[in-house]
Amino acid sequence: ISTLIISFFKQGNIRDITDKLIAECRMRSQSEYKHKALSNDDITSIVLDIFGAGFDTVSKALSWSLMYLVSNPTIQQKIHAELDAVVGQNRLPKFSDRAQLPYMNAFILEMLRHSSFVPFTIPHSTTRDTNLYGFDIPKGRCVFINQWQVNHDPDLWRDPFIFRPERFITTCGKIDRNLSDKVILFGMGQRKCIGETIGRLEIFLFLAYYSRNWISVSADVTVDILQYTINNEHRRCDHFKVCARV
Ligand code: HEM
Repeated sequence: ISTLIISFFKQGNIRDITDKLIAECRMRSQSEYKHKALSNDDITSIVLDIFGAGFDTVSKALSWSLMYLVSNPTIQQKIHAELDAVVGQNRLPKFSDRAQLPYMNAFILEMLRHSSFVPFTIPHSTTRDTNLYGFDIPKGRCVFINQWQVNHDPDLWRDPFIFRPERFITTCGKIDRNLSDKVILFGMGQRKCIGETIGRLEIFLFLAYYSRNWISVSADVTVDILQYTINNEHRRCDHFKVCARV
């Protein structure tokens, strides 16, 4: 992989994060910051980390989204109606449409909350004795957030096991920021996900493009979130069909 990554690099043609890292390190290795330059092996590890952390999560989010679309035809219709009104059929959706598509945003928030497909954050370790809300935690103790519990806490959410995007929409038709901030799926604090913004953007763009053009259909699918697999994938949908909308 290292050889491939380095051989694809062409000076002056920065196409992605791999090229940018290599270019930056080559520049540094010839400057006074030589000691801070990453080796080719470091670059390979970083790129693999980003691919690993960014690929599986986003593809799982899209897979869960399709599952919720296919199992909730009324919700799917509302997404189509909103897209037709805001984007129409004469152009493709853009990132800047996001603010005008509250129902689509609510659907994504509810998909993240209800599926909670990253149930726990990466385990971390306390660097000193500390106290959290009255609980003593000694130095060196493994700590992580149970995101699934937060996202299904009956004190925070009414009917937490029901999939209802409308819960995030205020009476004025806007996203309820107070409630949407309570959805935890990217971790919290200093080590929270560095790819949250791009991850949310990818999910939005995929769903907007997809839903503008396609309808997902299936016979009799219901999502039972207690039927997770160990990888937090939904159960297999055997009769998934996609039909063009026009
Ligand atoms: C829906 C999509 C995603 C979800 C739900 C998600 C979730 C998470 C979670 C829960 C963590 C652990 C945070 C912690 O330990 O406190 C994490 C870490 C991380 N994520 Fe994401 N992620 C997503 C997309 C991405 C993308 C697209 C990238 C890269 C482009 C990415 C890169 C990373 C990296 C590098 C870390 C480790 C950060 C560190 O240890 O400091 N993630 N992510």
